[in-house]
Amino acid sequence: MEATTFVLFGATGDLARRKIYPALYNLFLDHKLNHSFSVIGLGRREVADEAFQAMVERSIRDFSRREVKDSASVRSFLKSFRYNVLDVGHTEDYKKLLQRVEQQEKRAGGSPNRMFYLSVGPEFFETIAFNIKQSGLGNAKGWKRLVIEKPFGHDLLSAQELNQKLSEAFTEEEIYRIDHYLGKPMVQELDVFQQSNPVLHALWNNRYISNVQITAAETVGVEERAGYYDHVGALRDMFQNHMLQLLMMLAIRLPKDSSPDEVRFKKKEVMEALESLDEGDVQFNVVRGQYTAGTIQGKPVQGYLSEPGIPAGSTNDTFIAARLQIDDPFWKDVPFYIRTGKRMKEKSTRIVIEFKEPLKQSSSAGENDIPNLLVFEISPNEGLTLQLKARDPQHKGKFKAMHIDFHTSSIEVPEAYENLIHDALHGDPSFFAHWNEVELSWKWVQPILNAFDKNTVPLHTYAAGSFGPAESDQLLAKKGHHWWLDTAEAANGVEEEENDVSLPDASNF
Ligand SMILES: NC(=O)C1=CN([C@@H]2O[C@H](COP(=O)(O)OP(=O)(O)OC[C@H]3O[C@@H](n4cnc5c(N)ncnc54)[C@H](OP(=O)(O)O)[C@@H]3O)[C@@H](O)[C@H]2O)C=CC1
Ligand SMILES: O=C1O[C@H](COP(=O)(O)O)[C@@H](O)[C@H](O)[C@H]1O
Repeated sequence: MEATTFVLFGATGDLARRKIYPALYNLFLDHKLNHSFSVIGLGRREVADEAFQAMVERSIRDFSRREVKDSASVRSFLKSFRYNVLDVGHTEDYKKLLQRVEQQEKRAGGSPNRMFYLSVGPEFFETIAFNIKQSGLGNAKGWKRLVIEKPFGHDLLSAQELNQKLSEAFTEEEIYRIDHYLGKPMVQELDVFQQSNPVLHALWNNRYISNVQITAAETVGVEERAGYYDHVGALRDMFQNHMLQLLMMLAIRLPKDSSPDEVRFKKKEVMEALESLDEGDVQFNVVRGQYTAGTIQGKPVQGYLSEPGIPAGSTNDTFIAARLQIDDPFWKDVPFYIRTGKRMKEKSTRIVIEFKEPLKQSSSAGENDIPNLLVFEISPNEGLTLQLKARDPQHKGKFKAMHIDFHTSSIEVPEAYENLIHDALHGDPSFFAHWNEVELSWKWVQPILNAFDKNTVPLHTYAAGSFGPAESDQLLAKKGHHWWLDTAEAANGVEEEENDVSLPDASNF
């Protein structure tokens, strides 16, 4: 990587402290940052360079996945950090910033590059992009890139307007839209599993797959984000971006060693093939929910309407489940079920692929209760499980689930932001959301937003600590399907005594 100045808007904020500094620190430890890499943190508060470095140090001590032990390497890491006051609306602050960046670049020599990372509220994105251009900060000797956080728009129209404004200062190739789910290591493996493994490759279609289930369940509630969350809900906060990205990553069929352009092209094709919903059909394909009081991990928790900052009678969605269909030769007639919600029974993001029963017509009653599943555990644990239906030698005529498992330990796994910052620094956009995908996602979601606004879709309640409203189970039951792995028994197979075949490492798979 060439000399780069990492210009961080929102350097004193929550995301920078919890995610960005720890990610940079781990990249530094892994020798993935050039010795001429430097950071200029920005915010309205007056902060001296030393105080800023102390803040970064606290952040890595509190949030790095690796224990921070070696003080010499911490000092060496912190040397690259400087701070400048900047209010996004003050044009003179950008001029001062330009001077500071140029000083830094002079020290680094060569043709330095500039990466502008916007870790600030989305209301500032346009103003910052405009001022970067106006001030001359956009005239880097090397490359320039813009990394932006979600949310990208509030609906289709606002996303299109935002994109138009950003494109006046940066080309599409220079814009890196973060979707942190794309940085999760298991998500980055999905295409590789499918491309490089002849077994999976052969099975990856509607001949063998019955349905796909994508779940992102959270145990947390709205926390301190009522002001933000009550305006977005689960549909905008998780579904339009993270969940549809997971669907794209699972459904794309890529040739081996595809270029970033091919990846993006194929993802766009998936979104284009997604059958659109008419506003009137939303109620038959989408379940919206809101949590009421309940118990999570033995502790009582309050309902959404009692959370601080939530207006009385809010109809905001804290849970969404939907059935989607991809109309292409590989996925036609394979339902993709997606659900995501707050205050659910467990924290878990996973994709479950249920295979068809080849001998269904000759099955005896009850036999079908043990499905053949492939499960991608994405977070918080990383792993892969193949559940196979096998004969139970102890109970003649019965079947049991046999599991082939692979799991990694979280300390070995790079955090999503490490992967994404590394890729942005190296100019690899494969795991960033291209505008085409973002626009097509909003287009797909827009009829649901309209239906919610008009209240034509019932708002179902679900008790905190459950897996969402009963209507979400009915959504699958209509087609004879069932959410798998909702209970410990299901996760362990139908029988308690399962056969586990644990694999020592992924290369054996
Ligand atoms: N926190 C998270 O986990 C996640 C956040 N995001 C997104 O990341 C972005 C940042 O979120 P987060 O860190 O939580 O937000 P915070 O509110 O914690 O931080 C906001 C940052 O913006 C700066 N800021 C605010 N107003 C101005 C201004 N007028 N001029 C210059 N700087 C300003 C603040 O510094 P100062 O007060 O010194 O000006 C602060 O550093 C948002 O877009 C959010 O949606 C996305 C995913 C997860
Ligand atoms: O983007 C968001 O993601 C988090 C969930 O992320 P995860 O990596 O913990 O699965 C969610 O809590 C938050 O509401 C949303 O804005």
